[in-house]
Amino acid sequence: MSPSTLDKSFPVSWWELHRDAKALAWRLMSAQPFKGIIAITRGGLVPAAIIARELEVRLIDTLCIASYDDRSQGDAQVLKRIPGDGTGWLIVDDLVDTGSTARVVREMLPKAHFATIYAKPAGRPLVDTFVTEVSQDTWILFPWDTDMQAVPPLIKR
Ligand SMILES: O=P(O)(O)OC[C@H]1O[C@H](OP(=O)(O)OP(=O)(O)O)[C@H](O)[C@@H]1O
Ligand SMILES: Nc1nc2[nH]cnc2c(=O)[nH]1
Ligand SMILES: [Mg+2]
Repeated sequence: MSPSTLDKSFPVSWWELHRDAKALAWRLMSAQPFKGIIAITRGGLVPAAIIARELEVRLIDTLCIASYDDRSQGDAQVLKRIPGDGTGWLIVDDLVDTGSTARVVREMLPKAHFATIYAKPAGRPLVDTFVTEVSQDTWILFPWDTDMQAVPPLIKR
């Protein structure tokens, strides 16, 4: 979806992110045990830290992939890989949108359990566990990308 058609936004505060990541940890309890967590950088880093704390996982690695420049999607660039097929590992990302990042990850680590906090419909079938579905025409705003700012009142004088 092109950036201009992403007309809705779904802002997530630090508190909401923490709550939703803990909800994901609850859902993952039945898929345990995991050898460790692989965080998909960079968006998966904070969710992975929260889930690692809840599930008492201390072995954490990263799979480094970049595909978006602001809201414009490019080809997924794999900057750092993980050896093996992912058996016994939990992969954590913040969200799936089109699913193209998840597709690359799944190809590299087909045996891992893939979890995200948020999922849009196009990417949803690629994820094993997620918490909240968000519509395809919505841009999710994470707390690490946003700041509080003043807004004008509804009635202007
Ligand atoms: O399902 P897709 O359409 O592939 O989109 C989802 C991916 O996009 C974002 O990463 P991004 O490439 O923006 O890098 P970042 O994690 O460093 O922000 C997000 O963290 C997911 O990894
Ligand atoms: N922050 C953010 N990054 C994304 N990458 C792909 N989709 C999204 C989204 O909705 N929000
Ligand atoms: Mg990412």
